[in-house]
This record gives sequence, C-alpha cells and structure tokens, in this order.
Amino acid sequence: MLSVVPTPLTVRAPAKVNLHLGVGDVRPDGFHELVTVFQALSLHDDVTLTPADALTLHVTGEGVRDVPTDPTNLAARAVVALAERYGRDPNMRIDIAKGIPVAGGMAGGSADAAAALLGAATLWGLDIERDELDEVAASLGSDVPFSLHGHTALGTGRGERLIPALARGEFHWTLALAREGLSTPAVYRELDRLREAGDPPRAGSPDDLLAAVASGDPHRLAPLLVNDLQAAALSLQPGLRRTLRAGMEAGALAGIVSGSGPTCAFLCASADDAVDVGTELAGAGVCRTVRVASGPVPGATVVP
Ligand SMILES: C[C@@](CO)(OP(=O)(O)O)[C@H](O)COP(=O)(O)OP(=O)(O)OC[C@H]1O[C@@H](n2ccc(N)nc2=O)[C@H](O)[C@@H]1O
Ligand SMILES: Nc1ncnc2c1ncn2[C@@H]1O[C@H](COP(=O)(O)OP(=O)(O)O)[C@@H](O)[C@H]1O
Repeated sequence: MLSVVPTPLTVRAPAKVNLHLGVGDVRPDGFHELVTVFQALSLHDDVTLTPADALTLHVTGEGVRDVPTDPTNLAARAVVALAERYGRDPNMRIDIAKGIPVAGGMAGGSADAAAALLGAATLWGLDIERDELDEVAASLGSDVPFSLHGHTALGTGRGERLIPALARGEFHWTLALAREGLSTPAVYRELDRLREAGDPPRAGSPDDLLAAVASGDPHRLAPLLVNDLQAAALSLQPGLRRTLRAGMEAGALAGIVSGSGPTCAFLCASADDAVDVGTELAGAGVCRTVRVASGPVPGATVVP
C-alpha cells in the first residue's frame, strides 16, 4: 500500500473477454459451474474516490443512463462491503468514467467493483493480503476477482477461482458494441432452456486454447475460441449473427460473443487489421459502435 495516499485517488480497471467459456450444469445455489479463460483488454473504466461526508455516485461516459447511481451500483456495494468488514466509514464521492459497454458481457460493473475495492483499501491504508480482497471481490460477483487480477487466467467454480495463465505477446481485438444490452441471468436461463429442448454442443477442455495463448500466435488461437453462452445470446438477439458474419467478411480471424453478450469480439492478425475490421463493421451498420483493443493487460491499478 502507498504510505502517503494522494486524494482524489483514481483506479483503472479493464474489460474482459472470455476466450473459452464452458458452462456446466446449474448448482444448488443457482450458479453454473464454469471452466473459462479470461483475458483482460485495454478498454477500461476509471473510478475516482474522494473523501466526503456522504456516499455519492457520479457516472459519466459509455452507457451512463443504464448505470445505477444508488447503493445498488457495484462500486458503492464494494466500498460498503469493505467498510463493514474492516470497520471503516464508507462515506466518499465515487466518480465512474465508463469506457466499458454497460450490460455488454465485458464485466464493466465488475471492473468498477474491483477498482472501488482496491481504491478504498488504498485510501484507508488497509494492510490486507490479496486473498482477503479476493474474498470480498467474490462476494460481490463471480467476475470481480478476475477484474482485480487481469492478464489471462483460467477461472473455475462460478468463475471466481483463478489460476494465472501464460500469454506471449499481444492479441488484437475489434469489439462491436450492440444497441441493446443483455441481462446475464437471462442469458444463463436461456441456455438452460435450450439445453432442456435439445443438447447444444458443449465446449471441451481449454488445454489446446491455453497452449495457443502461450504461443502468442493469433492464427493458432482463432479456431479454438468457444463460448457456450453464444447460442443463448444469439437466441435472444438473432441480429448478432449478422454482426458475427460481417466481422469475418471484414477479415477477422475469428469472432465470438463476449461472455453473456451482446458485444461481439473479433480476434485480428495485427493492430492494423483490427482497425480495418472496425472500419468495415462501422460502415456495415451491424452494431452501435466499434472499439479496438489489445490484451492481455493488468487488472485494477492505481493511476499515478
Ligand atoms: C457471463 C460472465 C462470463 O464471464 O460474464 P458477463 O458476460 O456477464 O460479463 C459471468 O459468468 C457473469 O459473471 P457476473 O456478471 O459477475 O455474475 P454474478 O453477478 O456473479 O451473477 C449474476 C447471475 O448470473 C448467473 N450466473 C453467473 C455466474 C455463473 N457461474 N453462473 C450463473 O448462473 C446467475 O443467474 C447469477 O445470479
Ligand atoms: N458500476 C456499474 N457499471 C455498470 N453496470 C452496473 C454497475 N453497477 C451495477 N450495474 C448493473 O449491472 C448490470 C450489468 O452490467 P455490466 O457489468 O456492465 O454487464 P455484464 O454483466 O454484461 O458484463 C447493468 O445493467 C447495471 O444495471
């Protein structure tokens, strides 16, 4: 922890894409057992904490009208959870500058929670182990521990148990942001429904994909990207098929729905290719807007 903490304090936290998302059966607690490979991307939210007399939230940027500014906001819940556990005063002003699409399957809320946890722990000078922060993170959401850690990692359990994975070099992505979001629980429910009605194929082991990530070769990685939630996201938003097709026609190596969607993530051979694919996608009218990003990047980090 920093010895003299400058205020306001800003923490940056990344978006994620699931390179592999294998969804198992529903557990008694309502969560699905996952085997997933996360990669943190260079699209981020900035969360700024300023000591104040009350806990308030102010949100700017991408998708603000869909982000709650009441105590249900994940960043506020993170500050309150940490304050309760360590006997601190949660009152502060939280400013969130959103760059991650809201309800887009890129863990924007989780990024804000992770940033708020690291920020509050730093502001209060808490002398705690990473494991303890992980425990609070997991209590806030399945993806929050990964947002803290970043890079590339294998996630199991409900996604909260992480093992770092080796990644060589930089992978280049084009992201097609959708006009309407998708609710994560609704997408998991839709997958359960599809599985009751038939048996959509399930992702196998991520071993080959992990080897491809370690090799740094996007051509090797491309055919291995897989997402069990994709069929459910496409069932709820059939127009995403057109988006995925357009990305491939524009020259992407592969395209998948990111997590529970509806953002579509296209793996490209180079940074230049990613820009070209983005330009074509933007012109094709198959999405609200596009972004280019690269990964892996670190998890939540205090901005100097
Ligand atoms: C699908 C994934 C893939 O990484 O991310 P997103 O695409 O939403 O970003 C995650 O599993 C989302 O994680 P997160 O958004 O943190 O979910 P949580 O708040 O823990 O759970 C929200 C709801 O999603 C469902 N859920 C979540 C995780 C899981 N392993 N099984 C589930 O069934 C449950 O219905 C749960 O009530
Ligand atoms: N800080 C936050 N940023 C974004 N959404 C938030 C936040 N806090 C709570 N939410 C709620 O969480 C829902 C899921 O948002 P988000 O985390 O962006 O998507 P996803 O789960 O698809 O990655 C939103 O619809 C919003 O109502």
